[in-house]
Amino acid sequence: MIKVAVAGCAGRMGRTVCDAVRAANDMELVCGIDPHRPEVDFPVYPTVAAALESWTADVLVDFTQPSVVADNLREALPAGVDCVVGTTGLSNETLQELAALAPDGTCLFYAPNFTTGAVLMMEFAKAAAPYFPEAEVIEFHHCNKKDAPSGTAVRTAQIIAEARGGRASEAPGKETEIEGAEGARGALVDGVPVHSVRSMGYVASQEVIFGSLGQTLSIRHDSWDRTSYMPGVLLGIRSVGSCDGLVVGLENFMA
Ligand SMILES: NC(=O)C1=CN([C@@H]2O[C@H](COP(=O)(O)OP(=O)(O)OC[C@H]3O[C@@H](n4cnc5c(N)ncnc54)[C@H](OP(=O)(O)O)[C@@H]3O)[C@@H](O)[C@H]2O)C=CC1
Ligand SMILES: O=C(O)C1=N[C@H](C(=O)O)C[C@H](O)C1
Repeated sequence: MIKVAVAGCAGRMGRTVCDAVRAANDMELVCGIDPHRPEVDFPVYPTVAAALESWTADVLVDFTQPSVVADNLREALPAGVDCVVGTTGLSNETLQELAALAPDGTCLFYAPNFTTGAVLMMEFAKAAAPYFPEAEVIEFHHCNKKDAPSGTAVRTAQIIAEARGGRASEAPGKETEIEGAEGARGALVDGVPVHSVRSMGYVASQEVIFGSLGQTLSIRHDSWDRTSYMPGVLLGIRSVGSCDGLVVGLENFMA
């Protein structure tokens, strides 16, 4: 049995992860971590440090907030606990610094998106990028999201920029924004314009639009329910035990 602790267990994702772990016949949910005390029949601690004093966990799953995830990992990784992280907002540099805290044989696995559909959307964007001079990303999320742009949008923009070999977009840019409407052309992430929509009604969606002479190509993914992330989260929990150091992206574990 893989012993799992879930940080952020009272949150939207954390609650769904706890249910998925408990339904998996090769996993045991040992405890949750959250400043809130949800009405659940497993122990919940306010901090990772307090949880690890009381429980031995093989894997810590973190779906918390950009402002707290690094501190949680600073407790778990030096203790040799493999970490499966969905919390977005960490830079590549910070992920590398955190992974360096782990002893040999301990893994820090971060996936900006745990759905197979979003991973494929990024793969398709990578394949298309060299053939189109223009690309823009529009992401749509619920209004309680604490970071913009989304982790998926940042990763998608990085992938497009790498696949283009650093070539800049030919579309008119920030210099065309009229006074008082700065930001109209989006935020530039590695030279790719990214637009963040926040509204009731969405869970998480993203569209990548490529443009070329007389044609556009749109690649869109929609998560309609948080259960869409669970097969990927469980795959991460099952995979980290045999990995070492920093692993970024669910594609590393998809067959
Ligand atoms: N990679 C992926 O596929 C996905 C990633 N995400 C990411 O996961 C993160 C969580 O999203 P979501 O579930 O919607 O957020 P929520 O705000 O619903 O849940 C986060 C929970 O973590 C709690 N929390 C705050 N500080 C700590 C701490 N130090 N230790 C433990 N728990 C803490 C929060 O408490 P409080 O409310 O008091 O702050 C809250 O209960 C976000 O970064 C989001 O972008 C979301 C979906 C999919
Ligand atoms: O906050 C969310 O909800 C999501 N966050 C992740 C991100 O920032 O990309 C993954 C997904 O988009 C849902």
